[in-house]
Amino acid sequence: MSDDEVDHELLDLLRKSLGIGPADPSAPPETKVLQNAQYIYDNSVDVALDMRHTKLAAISVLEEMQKREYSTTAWAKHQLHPEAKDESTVRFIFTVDLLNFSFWSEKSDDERYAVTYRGKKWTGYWSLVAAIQRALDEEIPITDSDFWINEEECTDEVLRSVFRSDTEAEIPMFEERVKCLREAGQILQEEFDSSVSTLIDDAKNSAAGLVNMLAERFPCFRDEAKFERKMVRFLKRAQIFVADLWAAFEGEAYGSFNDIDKITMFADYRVPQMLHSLGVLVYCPPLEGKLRRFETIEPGHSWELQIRGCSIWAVELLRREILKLQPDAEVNAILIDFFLYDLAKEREAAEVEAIPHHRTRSIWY
Ligand SMILES: Nc1nc2c(c(CN[C@H]3C=C[C@H](O)[C@@H]3O)cn2[C@@H]2O[C@H](COP(=O)(O)O)[C@@H](O)[C@H]2O)c(=O)[nH]1
Repeated sequence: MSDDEVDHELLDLLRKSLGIGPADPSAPPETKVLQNAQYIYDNSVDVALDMRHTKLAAISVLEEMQKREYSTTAWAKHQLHPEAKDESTVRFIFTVDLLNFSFWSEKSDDERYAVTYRGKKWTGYWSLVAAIQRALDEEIPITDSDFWINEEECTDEVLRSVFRSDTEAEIPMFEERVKCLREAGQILQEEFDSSVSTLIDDAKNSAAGLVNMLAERFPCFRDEAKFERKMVRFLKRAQIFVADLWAAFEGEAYGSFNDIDKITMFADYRVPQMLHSLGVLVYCPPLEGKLRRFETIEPGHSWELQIRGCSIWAVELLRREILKLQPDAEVNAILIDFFLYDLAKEREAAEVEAIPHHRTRSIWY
């Protein structure tokens, strides 16, 4: 059997094990994330959704999104996001979403990992974006994938400097982040001419196709787990990469996808917290107690998977309720998700009371 035949054989086995089914080249690509989320919701006993609060939330979310004229343009308006509509932003987004995970800290706000940039101290997701912007200002080609595999230039010391903190705490999972960069740089060089835009072109304007390609070719994007004996896919960073491209390029050029509405909510640790604040997501008392005691939940634990899967399904139900209120609303799971994340951060900054988000340490989100 030739290498190519072996690859197809392996890919078919992988597809069958993921329940994606044989590759029918004519069928449009599907990620199975939403289907898997519904399976998790249907089989969850520790996390539930409250339909009354979902209907109420639909009214308030729609009203606030319309008031803010919330759209893809909000993405580039964030102070630290790049505004250029060119390949440098494609590389920027890929770099960010390769590393867009696990910023939460057991330390106090003053001691946690932080990056000061443009006169402001950034934490969480924004600390990552600030670190990358700072590196680019310092002429370090941190968004160039060939740099990631150049062991002479891109040493661990250089990367420690890129992600240096304004506090004693270093960025969480530093070693895992270095591994993601090196692995992705290798795969991009071997399979995509060291070019993220080649990777995007290969997906032929399919959002689901691009998500599936990332999951198949890059182990560090393969965000899946076993729930009740079934493999389920969340693909959070693969999906948010596609969504960030779509938003940054406002649905044009590198952000032009013919099936963008197949992208679901991104199963992270911040939006479930917001869904709980809205009364949409409900936790059983033992789980709620664990969260309120700031105890960690192991990756792959049923509680973690129920929180992630039910959150994806909750945003889908929220989306449906919003469209019942206003059938022509320019709203999809991506924009609802982005809005809920930004709202959660605004409420956190305003010290509005909220249940602590769940604490799972992993590279998936
Ligand atoms: N579901 C969802 N998860 C998101 C984001 C973002 C930022 N997206 C920007 C782009 C457009 C939006 O308007 C945002 O401005 C980060 N995260 C995740 O949250 C966690 C970080 O939380 P904290 O430590 O509090 O910053 C971590 O898992 C990270 O991967 C999002 O949008 N949706």
